[in-house]
This record gives sequence, structure tokens and C-alpha cells, in this order.
Amino acid sequence: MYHKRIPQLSTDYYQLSMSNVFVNDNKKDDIAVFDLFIRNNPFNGGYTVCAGLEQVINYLMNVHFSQDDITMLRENHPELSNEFLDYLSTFKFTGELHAIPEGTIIFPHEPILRVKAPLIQAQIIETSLLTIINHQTLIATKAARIVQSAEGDSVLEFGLRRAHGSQAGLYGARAAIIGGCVGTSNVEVESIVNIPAKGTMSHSYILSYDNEYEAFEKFSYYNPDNLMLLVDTYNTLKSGIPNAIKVFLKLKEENKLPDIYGIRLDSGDLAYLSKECRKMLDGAGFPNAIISASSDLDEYLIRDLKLQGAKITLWGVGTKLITAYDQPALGAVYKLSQIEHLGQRINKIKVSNDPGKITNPGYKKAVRIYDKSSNKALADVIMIDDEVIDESKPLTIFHPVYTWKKRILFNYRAQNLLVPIIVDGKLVYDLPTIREIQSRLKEEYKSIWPAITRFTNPHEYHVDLSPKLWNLKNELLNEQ
Ligand SMILES: Nc1ncnc2c1ncn2[C@@H]1O[C@H](COP(=O)(O)OP(=O)(O)OP(=O)(O)O)[C@@H](O)[C@H]1O
Ligand SMILES: O=P(O)(O)OC[C@H]1O[C@H](OP(=O)(O)OP(=O)(O)O)[C@H](O)[C@@H]1O
Ligand SMILES: O=C(O)c1cccnc1
Repeated sequence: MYHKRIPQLSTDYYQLSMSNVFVNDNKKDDIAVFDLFIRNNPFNGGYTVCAGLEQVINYLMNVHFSQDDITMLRENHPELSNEFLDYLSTFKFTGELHAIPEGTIIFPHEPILRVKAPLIQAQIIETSLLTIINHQTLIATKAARIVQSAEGDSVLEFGLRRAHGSQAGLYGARAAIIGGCVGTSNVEVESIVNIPAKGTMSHSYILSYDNEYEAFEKFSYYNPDNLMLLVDTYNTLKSGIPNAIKVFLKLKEENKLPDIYGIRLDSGDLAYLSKECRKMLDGAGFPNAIISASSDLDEYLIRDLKLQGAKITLWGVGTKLITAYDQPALGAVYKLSQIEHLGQRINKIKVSNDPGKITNPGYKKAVRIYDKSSNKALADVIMIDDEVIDESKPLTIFHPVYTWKKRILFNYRAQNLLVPIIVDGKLVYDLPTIREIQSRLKEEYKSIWPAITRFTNPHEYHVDLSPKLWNLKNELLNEQ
């Protein structure tokens, strides 16, 4: 199966050249802690939807290097030592992974994944983890925004033909479903999620017949339960809709009109045309006919069409979703935060002139703080893993950059965001179904203030530091 592909060589060469050093310099078994996190929400938005964990798990549980891989590396890279290549031939992930479950709304700087493993393992897996999480999280967030703009209407993912390759189309479609799309046109998705692909018909199909009515009629005969007729090939109002109505009337007479049926608009003024189509369909006795539309849609255009009173209730979104058109990369990073050498743990910090790029040291967790009376999320706190929150006492948290800004929270409950996924190389997590992940996101929205999810000038959600982490960070910065 494609989804079982183990991209062990889909990595950056520096992971191998550094690991060659770790083997020869006796560092490979130092224990490293890495955090994978984003620095900014994509699309100038106020939130991000995390996705990709299932593929991360699949990678970590199966990653290995074959004899062919080793032979190729030996031939191409004489600098890689025999000791390192021997090590690679027995490589497997034996460490620990904690992660925020897919479909959770997340924010910059908190660990989405936390890896604790022998240094060489934690290093070798970096690129694959970033590739998977950066892609799916970006597309899930784009899809979530598009679904948000559709205000309860259904959104279908139609982007495969414009995706950056079939892998991006496949996992992008998965991420789109996590983001709330009801389905996808991508048939390969059926190999990784239990949702049948959906679709309508193309202009070439209509053009291949002598006339539009015949094309519609034949389609309805051979696809009795899947009847969304594309009405804009010739003239939507003068030809497409009258021909669609003719077919619907015929099916109604024969008692063969399926439960779900309707039309698709793919050009012209979608607001105007949808209103006219609605009137014509209603007038002919088909108030249940669905009006769907596609044509370079994204969250802004859908919102605009709704403001214009468009009568569209099913949205097909391709290019701008699958390519994350207005922000093509997410920019999640994977940073070392602790190393244990010969039993001694050393917390690590990456300094930078840009305060937002200074990393948070230590073996940490992320906790979400909810207001007990409204059940809304108040802030997230990054803390040292062994810190315990006493919910009966006020909680003081610090802004990570402007550290003079502190907040004291009362009447709250705290929930760990990171859950154990892999322990000692063994899977300890029950993987949710795609529908469960989708439902998780729907629930998440209920706990996030609309000020954070709005598109224009969203309110910045706080991801703060606990006093203990704040002190540790300052101590390490003062040592520099
Ligand atoms: N009422 C509307 N308000 C804002 N934008 C619209 C509206 N109706 C359509 N659009 C958008 O305008 C853009 C151009 O649409 P138009 O139908 O002219 O071109 P097209 O879809 O490429 O058509 P064709 O395939 O016939 O060339 C598309 O992105 C479409 O989604
Ligand atoms: O506009 P998007 O959001 O990318 O949605 C997908 C587009 O792909 C198809 O067009 P295409 O011209 O490829 O095929 P067609 O001839 O069937 O319309 C479809 O008709 C949509 O317009
Ligand atoms: O099924 C459809 O209508 C479809 C599929 C892919 C791209 N555009 C439309």
C-alpha cells in the first residue's frame, strides 16, 4: 500500500553526515529531547489545526534502511564510515514520542511533537517529521478556514490535478478532511481513509455528446445515485438549467430521482447565477436540488459570495486548498532542548537576535488552561514536564518574549496537550479514525473564542511560559 511507504531516504544528507560523527565520536546514545513547533499561524490567521500524526507514527514504527540503501550510500559517500553504515543497517526507532492529537487547534511555540530518543535516532528522523507535519498541518488549516467560511455548508476537496505531485494530493486530501471537508474527489484517499471519493462530471464529458441533454440523461442512467449536473458548458440559464430540469422531471416521473441531486456551476457570476438557478429549480418543483459551485474558490471568495446572497450550499475547492495558495509553506521547526550525556542532563537553548526565535529549553509539556465558567480556552502554558498545576490556586504565566508581561489566572482547569504515542519504541496510542479526528476539530472550535478564529486581525492567543521554565530560560540566556 502507498501509505505504508517508509521514506527513510527522503531526508537531508546532513542528518547522515552528522550521524556519522555521532557514531564515531561515541555520542550516538546520548539521550536527546527535540520539540517540533510552528513559529507563526499560517494565512495571517489566529490558529492552526495540527495534522499528520498518523503518518509520523507509521514512519517511526517502520523506518529502517535496506541493504540496497546501505550499498547505495556506501558507493556514493565514501566519507560515511563502515561503523555508521553498519549502525544504519540495524536502525530502528526505540525512543519516545509525545504529540498533540490530530485535529487539535494549536498555536505557535508549543511542542506539537516531543521526541526523546538516542541522539542519533532523534536526529535522523528530523526531516521526515517536519515534511509530514508541515504539509498536513498547513493543508488542514487551510481547509479548516475554507470550511469555516462555508458556515455549515459542505465543502469537497477537488485539488488533486493541481497538487504538487500525487503524494501531496493524497495526504493533502487527508488533511482537508481533517480540516472539515466532507469528502474529496481523490480516489487514492480510499486507501488511507474510509471515505468513498465523490464527484460530478467534466466539461469534456458534456462536449463529447451531441447535446447537453443527452449527456445529462446518460450520466443519470449510469450513475443513478450520483447526480450533480455541470450546467455551464454552453449557457447556464438558457441551456444548462433547462436541460437539468428536464432530466430531473423525467427521473421524478419514473420515481428514480435520487435523494441527493443537483447542479454544479463552474464559471460566470456565481452569486447571480446561483440565485437565478435557485428560482428556476424551485419553480420547477425541485427545492431540494443542491446548487454546488467551483471556480478558484477560497475562504475569502466563499465568504464574499455568501455576503452577496449566493444560493450555493456545496462548495468544490481545488487549487487554492491543495496548494495552500496564499502561503505555500508552514515553517515548523525541530529544535534540540535537552541532552543527556553519561547520565548528566543539560538543558539547551538556541539564542538568536530575534527574541521570537530563541528556543525554550528543557523537557517540557504544553498545557491548555480553560476558564471554568465559560469553558473557553484562556491561554496555553509551556512548562517543565514534572511541574504540577494546583487548580485550586491562582496560576501565574509569563509572556515568552516580553517577560515583564505576566498574567494571573483564576477559576480555571488545566489539560495536558501532549499525549504519549510511542514509549520505548512501542506504540501506546489508539489511532482515531479520520471521522473522529474531524469531530475533534469541531469540538475544539467550541472552546476557542471567535476573536481568535476570525480572518481579519485575529486576536493573538497567549502561549506563555511557567515561572519555572521562564527562570530556566533566563538562567541559560545569562550564561551566554
Ligand atoms: N459573484 C462573484 N463575486 C466575486 N467573484 C466571483 C463571483 N462569481 C465568480 N467569481 C470569481 O471570479 C473569477 C472569474 O470567474 P469567471 O467565470 O469570469 O472565470 P472562469 O471561472 O475562469 O470562467 P471560464 O471558465 O468561463 O473562463 C473566479 O475566481 C470566480 O470564482
Ligand atoms: O477551481 P478549483 O478550485 O481549482 O477547482 C477545481 C477545478 O478543476 C476543474 O476544472 P478543470 O478546468 O481542470 O476541468 P473541467 O474542464 O472539468 O472544468 C473544475 O471544474 C474546477 O473548476
Ligand atoms: O468531480 C468534480 O466535479 C471535480 C473533480 C475534480 C476537479 N474538479 C471537479
